This record gives sequence, C-alpha cells and structure tokens, in this order.
Amino acid sequence: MEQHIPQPKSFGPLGNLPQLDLEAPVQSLMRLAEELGPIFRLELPGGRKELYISGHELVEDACDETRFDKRVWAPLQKVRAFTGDGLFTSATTEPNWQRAHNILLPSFSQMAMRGYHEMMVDIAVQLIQKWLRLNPDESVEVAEDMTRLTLDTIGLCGFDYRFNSFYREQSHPFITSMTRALDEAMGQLQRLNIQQKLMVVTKRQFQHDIQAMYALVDKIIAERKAHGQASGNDLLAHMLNGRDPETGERLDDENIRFQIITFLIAGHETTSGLLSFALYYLLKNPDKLQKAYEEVDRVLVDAVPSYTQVRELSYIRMILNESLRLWPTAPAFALFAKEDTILAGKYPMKKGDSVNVLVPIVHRDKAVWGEDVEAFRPERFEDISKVPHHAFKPFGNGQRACIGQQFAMQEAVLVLGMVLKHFEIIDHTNYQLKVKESLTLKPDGFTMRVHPRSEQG
Ligand code: HEM
Ligand SMILES: CC(C)c1ccc2c(c1)CC[C@H]1[C@](C)(C(=O)N[C@@H](Cc3c[nH]c4ccccc34)C(=O)O)CCC[C@]21C
Repeated sequence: MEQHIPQPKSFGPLGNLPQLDLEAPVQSLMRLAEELGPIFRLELPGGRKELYISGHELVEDACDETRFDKRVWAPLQKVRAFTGDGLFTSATTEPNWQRAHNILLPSFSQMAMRGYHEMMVDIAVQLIQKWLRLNPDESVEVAEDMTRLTLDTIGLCGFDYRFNSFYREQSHPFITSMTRALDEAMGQLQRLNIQQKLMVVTKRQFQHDIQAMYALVDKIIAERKAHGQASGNDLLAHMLNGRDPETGERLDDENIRFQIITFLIAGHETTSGLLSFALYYLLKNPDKLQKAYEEVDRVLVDAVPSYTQVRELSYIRMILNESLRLWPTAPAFALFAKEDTILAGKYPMKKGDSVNVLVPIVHRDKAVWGEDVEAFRPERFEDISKVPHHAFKPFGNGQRACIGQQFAMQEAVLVLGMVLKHFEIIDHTNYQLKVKESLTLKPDGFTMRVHPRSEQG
C-alpha cells in the first residue's frame, strides 16, 4: 500500500524553498532529514518535486544497479552547459559515457597512480615550502591553500599544465571563469524561469566564461597534438592515444575538452574540502593527531615519500575516510528507476521516478554506525570488511561511482602525510567549524598555525 512520504509545508510557486537557508542548502536538507525521517519530499520552484532518502535500508536498495541508474539531475544538467557529455554529466546510455569510461578506467586505476606520484609530489613540495617560509606569527588559510594544491595537481597530472597557484594571489583566469560559471549554474537551480529569462547580463557572462574555458582547453589539446609531449603519461596523452578496448574507437577532441573541464571541476574542489576537514578534525582530536604523527614518523623516513610509502600510511587513510563520512564533500547524488519497482519493499516507484541520496545523513545512520555517529573515530575504518559499505557512499555508486577515487585518495594521503611529517599543526584560534557550501562543502574561515617539527628519530 502507498506509504506516506512526509513533505514540509509549501509556499506557492517557490515550494519549500522559503524554509531553506539557500546559503547552506545541504545543511538545511540535513536538518529536514533529522525532522522528517529517512525519506521526505521537497517541492521546488515551478512545481518540481524531489524525493530525498537517507536511511541505510532505502539507500542500500536504491544502489541496486539492476533496478536503478545514475540520474543526470538539475544540478548536473546546469553544469552540462560546459561539461557536455563528459563522464560526470552524461547518462549511462549515451555512447560517449561507455567509450570514455572504457578508455579512461586504466588511467585512473590504482596501478596508474604510480605514474602520477612524481607530479603529485612536485605540487605537495610547493605547499610544504610555502608553509616552511611562514613567520611564527603568521597562519595558514587551510581551504585556500588546499584548493591551490589540488587544482595544480589535477592540472599537472591531467594535461601537464601548471596553474602555478602558489605563485598567485588571485586565481588563474581559467579558474575565475570556471568558478563564476559554476556559481551561475548553482544560482540557476534556485530561480524561477521568469527570473532566469530576465537575467540577460548574467546569461551573457555565463556564455563568455564557458567560451573562455573552451579556448584554454582547446589550445592545450591543439598544442599537444601539434608538438606531442615528452612524458606521455598524463590523462591528456591517454585520451588522445586511448582506444575503447570493446570497439577500437577513440574520443573526439570535443569530448576530450569536456573530460578535461570535468576533471578540473570534479577533481579539485572535492579533494581540497576533504583535506581541509581532515586537518580540522585532527586539531580537535589530539589523541588521533598523535597517532597520525607516530605513523608518518615511522613510515616517511626519507626527505620525499615514495609511492610505496604512501600506500603504507593506513591510519592517514582511515582519517580521510572518517572525514568523508562526517563531511562527504560531494553531498548528494541522484538515481532513477529503470522500470516500475518498489523501493525497499515499501515505496512504489514508476519507471523514470527518481530519488536523491543525502550522503551526510546516511553516514550518520545510528542503526549501522552506532550511537557515536558524531564522534571522529578513524578506527571505524580499521577493518574494511566491518564498514557498512551501503551506508558509506562518498564516491557515489556502482559503475557511475567516482572514477577519480583512487586519484583523490592517493593525493590526499600523500599531502596529509607530508604535512604531518613536516609540521606540528596548532589550533591557535580555537576554530569553530562553519561549513561553507558552494559546489561542494568546505570549512569556512579555517586558519591554523604550523610549526616545523624537528627531524624525527
Ligand atoms: C574527495 C574527492 C572526490 C569526491 C568526494 C568525489 C565524489 C564523486 C561522486 C559522489 C561521484 C558520483 C556523482 C553522481 O553519482 O552523480 C563522482 C563522479 C565522478 N568524479 Fe569524483 N570525487 C572526488 C574526486 C574526483 C577526482 C580527483 C576526479 C578526477 C580527477 C573526479 C572525477 C569524477 C568523474 C569523471 C566522475 C563521473 C564518473 C562517471 O560517472 O563515469 N572526482 N565523484
Ligand atoms: C554540480 C554538481 C556537482 C552539484 C553541485 C551542487 C549540488 C549538487 C550537485 C547536488 C545536490 C544539490 C542540492 C543539495 C540539491 O539537492 N539540489 C536539488 C534540489 C534543490 C534545488 N534548489 C535547492 C535549494 C535547497 C535545497 C535543495 C534544492 C536540485 O538542484 O535539483 C542543492 C545544493 C547544491 C547541491 C549540493
């Protein structure tokens, strides 16, 4: 029988929007979920309705790939204006999704990470050098420096391009365009169609920013095709030379452009947020911080970490997983029913109906994580077989899960390990976490002090 699905009271054409804090929509949805329970409906401008699920049984069932597939929903549709049929914004049934997936999977495998290690170290050393030169009374703007690091890392590993963010106060022009375009895409999610039509200047700026992004990326592709490239082991080389093992086909230049912009977006904001949250939790949990220092002092015995040593930093990896549990920097993803079905045996869904997974709440489901869900306890990830993997979805689901997961984790373990090897981190302002919501989640106004640690042992 039809189960009741709670929905907050709605206010005419704007639906439930007036009750939400549009500066922090995810945190609004988290509060709604605590009030309304593991499933609730939200009404949006123009009568659009969205169904949110956050209970582990519902999420587990919705992650059944035989019955549900990734939905390219409104937020992704808006971004598709500049990422086209790139991996992130294409439907599984589009030809370029399967082709790019088949061609790029090896380039993002754990094996491939060995090939990116030197480039990741190149950028990580720049961060360490910058922090070593700070005066004792100066502090670090954590999220800002981590964003410089992750952007430069994906630029170098992706297509041998140096944004040189550590040598700039202002963002690189490409990033200015990308950030403004993303902000506009997000803004469109909350406007009525009539508002959207009237905002002519904004729309023109949006188109200008998209053309600016394409100009830079198309130039990089053209130059690479004209002059080739020494190393030949970055993502661009793999995309230019790769063939779909199933069909022998290659990616065309337009799709390669879309993939590069996709990796820049998906690859830097999310990883920088993860590193920032991890440092925040270590400052607030000195016993875990001590354990982390002990691991890096034991493993990182050389001036520069080797690929193998990074793989040995298991407690650092557990810290990052626990940070992703509490603050998954990609906080929601959407699924649709491939055929008529019953969700978790209770909620009938017609073919095409969709659900949105509210990741921060399923990561706090006490039924699977225990009563201490708000505690920062990396030890939950000690034994991977004991992690409730259907209630831990920071990288999405199934064949549409994050292709960059190994890249992100390899980079984050390397950077967090190097930071803790070189610095004692100090919570000099007793910072209180405020989560800033843009495309993803990150700490707002988070600064800390860093003291060089004397050479250990
Ligand atoms: C902590 C860092 C990251 C997090 C939390 C994260 C999270 C996610 C999530 C949740 C999805 C699924 C989205 C959906 O279902 O609609 C996804 C997809 C994707 N991510 Fe990531 N991501 C991270 C880093 C990266 C990096 C470093 C890259 C590339 C260099 C990347 C590239 C992609 C791509 C291409 C997809 C689409 C995959 C496909 O559908 O074929 N991500 N990511
Ligand atoms: C570009 C990608 C990576 C991206 C970026 C941000 C978000 C997403 C994905 C997907 C989820 C999306 C949110 C959570 C979302 O569910 N939105 C839904 C519903 C919605 C529209 N307005 C809202 C205002 C408040 C609360 C909800 C909505 C939607 O947009 O349909 C809204 C904020 C941006 C966010 C995090």
